[in-house]
Amino acid sequence: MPLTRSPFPERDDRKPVTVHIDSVAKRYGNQQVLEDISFTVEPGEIFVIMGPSGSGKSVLLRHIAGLEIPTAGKIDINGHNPIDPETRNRYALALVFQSGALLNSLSVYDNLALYPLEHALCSKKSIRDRVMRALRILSIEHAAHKMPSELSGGMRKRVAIARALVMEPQVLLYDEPTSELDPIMSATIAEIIGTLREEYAVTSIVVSHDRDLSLTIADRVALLHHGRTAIVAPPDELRASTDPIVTEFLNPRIDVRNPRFKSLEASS
Ligand SMILES: Nc1ncnc2c1ncn2[C@@H]1O[C@H](COP(=O)(O)OP(=O)(O)OP(=O)(O)O)[C@@H](O)[C@H]1O
Repeated sequence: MPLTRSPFPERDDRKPVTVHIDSVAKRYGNQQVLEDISFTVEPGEIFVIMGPSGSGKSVLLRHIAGLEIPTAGKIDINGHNPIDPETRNRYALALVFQSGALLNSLSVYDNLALYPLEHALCSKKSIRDRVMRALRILSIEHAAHKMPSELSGGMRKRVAIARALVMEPQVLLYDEPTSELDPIMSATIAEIIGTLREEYAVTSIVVSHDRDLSLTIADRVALLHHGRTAIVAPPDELRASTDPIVTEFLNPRIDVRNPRFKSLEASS
């Protein structure tokens, strides 16, 4: 995919962003969903949160995005609380939703321009430049005037990432970026995530149960198991681990989307 060197030259002086998760716990009613989660995501890192269905991945991501308050512990982004809208604005923290979350009544272009226009983030010309730049980076300029209903699943994901890029993010949070995509489109999305990190030093946190994708793109992985971190390590360490939780999770015969996390063998 051809790319220009920097889509946001005016942000080249921006500070690297570190995300600290410190002893975070979350309880909904009687259900303890997260327990004692701690790790640090380094600037420019691609950090993947993996785990079986129901292990708490999306809940953790929502906390990092500042959409939820932990029951205990804290999260900070360069020392600032993500709950504070000022933090989210300062680092243009962007969450790429699993569904794409596009407004069906607006064209792709208008979906991308909506937030910066509504919040008068910059001039109309500058917004147009940002939108066109983001579309170009994702190689989807040709779709600018299409409606979301006309897009394939892979295109919707790209539009969702482009919409986040319009905000010139320093932290990008992806919730299942390759769910429901075929292997070729998944590889394209993986390449895009890697390119954004390589070229623009975005700190990326990716929630995924796609083991192949995760181990390919991640600098480090946190494997969640029943709301706790079973391991935080680079992919090679994960593969070499003898911890039964890790080996079972990496076993290709295990269906990690099954909430009961049963092996295919046992359930067939
Ligand atoms: N707002 C909420 N209120 C109550 N319980 C919730 C809420 N959000 C999530 N949960 C529960 O928290 C647990 C973890 O959910 P979460 O969506 O984080 O799992 P996940 O690991 O992302 O799973 P999946 O891979 O299936 O998306 C689940 O049991 C879910 O029902």
